[in-house]
Formats: sequence, C-alpha cells, structure tokens
Amino acid sequence: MVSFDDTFRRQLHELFVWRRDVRRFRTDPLPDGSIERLIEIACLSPSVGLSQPWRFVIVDDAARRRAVIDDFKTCNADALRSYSGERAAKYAALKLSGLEEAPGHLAVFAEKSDQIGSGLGRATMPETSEYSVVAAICSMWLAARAEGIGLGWVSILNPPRIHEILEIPDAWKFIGYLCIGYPQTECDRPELEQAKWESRRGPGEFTIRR
Ligand SMILES: Cc1cc2c(cc1C)N(C[C@H](O)[C@H](O)[C@H](O)COP(=O)(O)O)c1[nH]c(=O)[nH]c(=O)c1N2
Repeated sequence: MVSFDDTFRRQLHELFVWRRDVRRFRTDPLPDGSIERLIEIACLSPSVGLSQPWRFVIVDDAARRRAVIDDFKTCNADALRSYSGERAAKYAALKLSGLEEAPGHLAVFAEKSDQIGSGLGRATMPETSEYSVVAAICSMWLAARAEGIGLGWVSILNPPRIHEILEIPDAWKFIGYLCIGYPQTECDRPELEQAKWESRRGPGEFTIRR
C-alpha cells in the first residue's frame, strides 16, 4: 500500500496554489519527450466507463501553428468587439495566449464513439466524455507544474477551423488547445485577478440542502 505523509500533503497543497494558467513563456525548448510524458500522466485520469476518450495531437508543424495563431487573432478580435467602454479597454490589454512563444502546442479532443467502455455512464449524460477529457487536462496541468513546466489553455478558437487545420476526424470533439513551455514568472495568484478582470471567490458560496 502506498501512503502519503504530511510533508507530501503540504507540498501537494502548494502545487494546487502555485499551478497557473501560463501565457508568458520562455522560448527555450522543453527536453525531448516532456510532452509525451505529460500525456502518459494525463492517461492515468478518471474517465466515464473507463472509456479514456482523450485524444492528443502534438502540433509541431510551423504552418499549422501559424494557422492556429491566425484563428486565435480572429476570434480574439471578435471577442473584443463584444465588450465596450472600460471593459473593452481592459480586455484589449489582456494577454490571452502564449501561442507565439510557447515551444509546445498540444490540441486535445474527445472521441465520441461508444467503442471503449461500451457506453457505461454515458446514456443519460453523453457529455461525460468531454468531462473526462477535461479531468485529464487538469492532471496534466498539475503534473507539468510539478516539473516547473507551464501550461496555458486556449479556448479563444473556432473548433471547425481547428479540425480543418489539424485534419481531425469528425467523431472527435475539440476540447482545448494547450501551450506548453517554461513560464517566464511564477505567481500564486491568477493573472486575470492581477489584471483586475475577475477576482477569486473562496468556498463561502456553496449551498447546503437539508
Ligand atoms: C476551459 C478553460 C478555457 C480557458 C481557460 C481555462 C479553462 C479551464 N483559461 C485559463 C483561465 O483564464 C484561468 O484558469 C483562470 O483565469 C484562473 O487562473 P489560474 O489557472 O488559476 O492561473 C484561458 N486563459 C486564457 O488566457 N485564454 C483562454 O482562451 C483560456 N481558456
């Protein structure tokens, strides 16, 4: 039996506190095999019916990366137009992806077919496939931070365009695009909080039904 002591628990708590969504990357490359190792860890995550619906696409081609960056710019410009006044000025000042600088690009999809896991747990909640993939990304996010590697999730993208750029089968659903590399800085507060876009809420707001 494996057990975890207080020192480990304290360090694990620090890991949760210091995990960040990273948008400001150093451009130096990651050691060979880093992304593959993070994918292996992600595959230890829980999944509905043990369906393991995560599909990972390492994007190493300059033209495809450029096309993703262009799509981000288009979507981000559209998003900016949905704000006005002070909020728009604030949005325009945010850095919302590290796509240009990050040495690693990883697109993540959910395979929606029923083959693995035989549909267990999905009959009334088919979206649990996507939830399972998000769980895998969260494992990877923490595992990366434990190695001093930063991960940034980019969702300001047009899924059909991502499918086209990466030539992805129709049965896969786009979940997220991850930038991976060494962070320029480390912080225990979300960047959006530092930028006064949104503040963190503590656990004081949950509801109890008796
Ligand atoms: C599903 C999903 C999608 C996105 C994000 C997260 C998640 C979970 N986040 C990161 C998000 O802004 C960040 O997690 C919060 O601001 C909290 O910061 P920390 O992750 O604690 O640093 C994010 N950040 C960003 O700059 N551009 C983006 O497109 C997205 N998209």
